[in-house]
Amino acid sequence: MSHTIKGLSESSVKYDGSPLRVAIVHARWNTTVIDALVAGAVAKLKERGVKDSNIIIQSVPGSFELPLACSRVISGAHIQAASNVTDLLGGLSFGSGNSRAGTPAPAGVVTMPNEPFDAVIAIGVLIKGSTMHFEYICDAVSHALMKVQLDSGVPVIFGVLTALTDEQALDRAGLTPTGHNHGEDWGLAAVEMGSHVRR
Ligand SMILES: O=c1[nH]c(NC[C@H](O)[C@H](O)[C@H](O)CO)c([N+](=O)[O-])c(=O)[nH]1
Repeated sequence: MSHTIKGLSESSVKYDGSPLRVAIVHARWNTTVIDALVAGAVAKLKERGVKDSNIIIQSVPGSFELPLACSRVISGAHIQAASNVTDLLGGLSFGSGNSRAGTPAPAGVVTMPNEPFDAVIAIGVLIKGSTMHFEYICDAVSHALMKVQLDSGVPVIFGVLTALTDEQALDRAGLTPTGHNHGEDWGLAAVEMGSHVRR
């Protein structure tokens, strides 16, 4: 039986997420997988004590939009969001930036305060097609998310699956019998890294 050596080894330190404020920015491509990954990340954030009100979730069309959305979340752009994380799980459009801070939120949506985030989890699912589109997006997004992280000093957890097949994506969202939900690893990474750099 093949014995895998791959996988995340949890830290011996049990980081306390209770003071942390975490944003999850997710794409809306391949949402069967996206939804499982987001749920896995939220479950681990809450397991580590991050409050519902400090988990802000918003969505963008595709993975290519993740870097800009993460940058704007970190820079303090207003996010139009529902009142709690349950409503947010449906994903909400990105709010206006500071330049339009006075824009009234649509009925039933509140604008979240500009409080800083301790970590951002960027979640996307890219699945190889028959063209080179996949390669270009994967390369651009991975480099851009790293740049957002290093430029801002705020941890941006890389939650973008770059799958060659549907099965690989399903497996990494824990949607197959032997799969593991990588969203859980990303939630744990956000609490650990967010704790390290807390203001
Ligand atoms: O998140 C994804 N976006 C995808 N494309 C959209 C892209 O991220 C942008 O939203 C689009 O190019 C507009 O900028 C994907 N594919 O094309 O296959 C994909 O698999 N996953």
